[in-house]
Amino acid sequence: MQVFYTGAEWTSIRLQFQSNNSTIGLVPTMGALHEGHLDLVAQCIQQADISVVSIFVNPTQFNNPEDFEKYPSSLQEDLELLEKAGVDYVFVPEVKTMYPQETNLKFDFGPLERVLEGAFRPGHFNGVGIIVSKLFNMIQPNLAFFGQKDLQQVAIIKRLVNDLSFPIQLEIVPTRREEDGLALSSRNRRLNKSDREKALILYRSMVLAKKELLEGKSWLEVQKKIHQEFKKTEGVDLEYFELVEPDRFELSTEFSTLKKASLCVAAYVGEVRLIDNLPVIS
Ligand SMILES: Nc1ncnc2c1ncn2[C@@H]1O[C@H](COP(=O)(O)OP(=O)(O)OP(=O)(O)O)[C@@H](O)[C@H]1O
Ligand SMILES: CC(C)(CO)[C@@H](O)C(=O)[O-]
Ligand code: BAL
Repeated sequence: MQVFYTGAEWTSIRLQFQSNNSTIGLVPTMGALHEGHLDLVAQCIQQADISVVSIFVNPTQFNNPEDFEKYPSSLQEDLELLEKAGVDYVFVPEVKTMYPQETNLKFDFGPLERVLEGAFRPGHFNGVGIIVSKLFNMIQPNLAFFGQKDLQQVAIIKRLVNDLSFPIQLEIVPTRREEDGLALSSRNRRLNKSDREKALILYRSMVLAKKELLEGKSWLEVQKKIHQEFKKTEGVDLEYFELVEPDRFELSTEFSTLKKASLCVAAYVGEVRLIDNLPVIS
């Protein structure tokens, strides 16, 4: 495994295998790696000839400075995990490499970004759009791997690839969960023992809501019940619990009209903001 730090280094590395039509797979991450990331990595190694993982905590996608400062980091362990997994290359750029000067670039993803993460984290998807475009331009992968855990991000990146005609095939990998259902997330490392227990409410509330929707209860009734459950849980603050059509990301008020539907949730558990989603009909 080779670690590289700049686009220029990658350009010269690529020359070695450019002539034999090898396919390049990219897994963009922000580090503090867990088994969920490793699922993306395993799929990348399986599907592409050359695997590249990027580790970069992208400042432009953080709307909350404290969230950025406290974002977990474990580069040495990450590199050991990636080496063991059989990754070929790891890109670990510095901020000045990705942003040699401050950017004023603005993406507008329209209705896709007006709700949920886009509404609660203003500027977040602009930052994601910028960094993912930069990574795509620098690495020029044939395939790129993203997790379903960030469902709205998946819709945004599909749109980005279409709008900018990136010649890249996107592969979406299902969410890896702990045995009790909690979605793996780098931010889980910031949970203390009691908050780790409380965090289960995200998954459990989606499982309950899915069951009730499939039994024929109305969405508004189900949503109200879940809001009440969250209110009863001290130390957990619900930001949203919504039903969406996962391609268009419009909030739904009526379950029975949907052909595809997912539940999406975001909540603060103590100081840590977590998100999750669950397909109801896929
Ligand atoms: N539990 C998971 N299962 C599958 N993929 C995941 C999981 N968690 C994250 N990913 C995916 O890994 C990629 C990198 O995500 P990122 O580095 O932000 O990790 P993260 O665990 O989502 O961190 P956080 O939730 O704290 O933002 C993204 O495409 C993300 O969707
Ligand atoms: C895609 C990504 C690596 C861009 O910084 C990030 O949003 C993430 O980890 O999901
Ligand atoms: N996985 C999403 C990246 C973020 O929370 O900024």
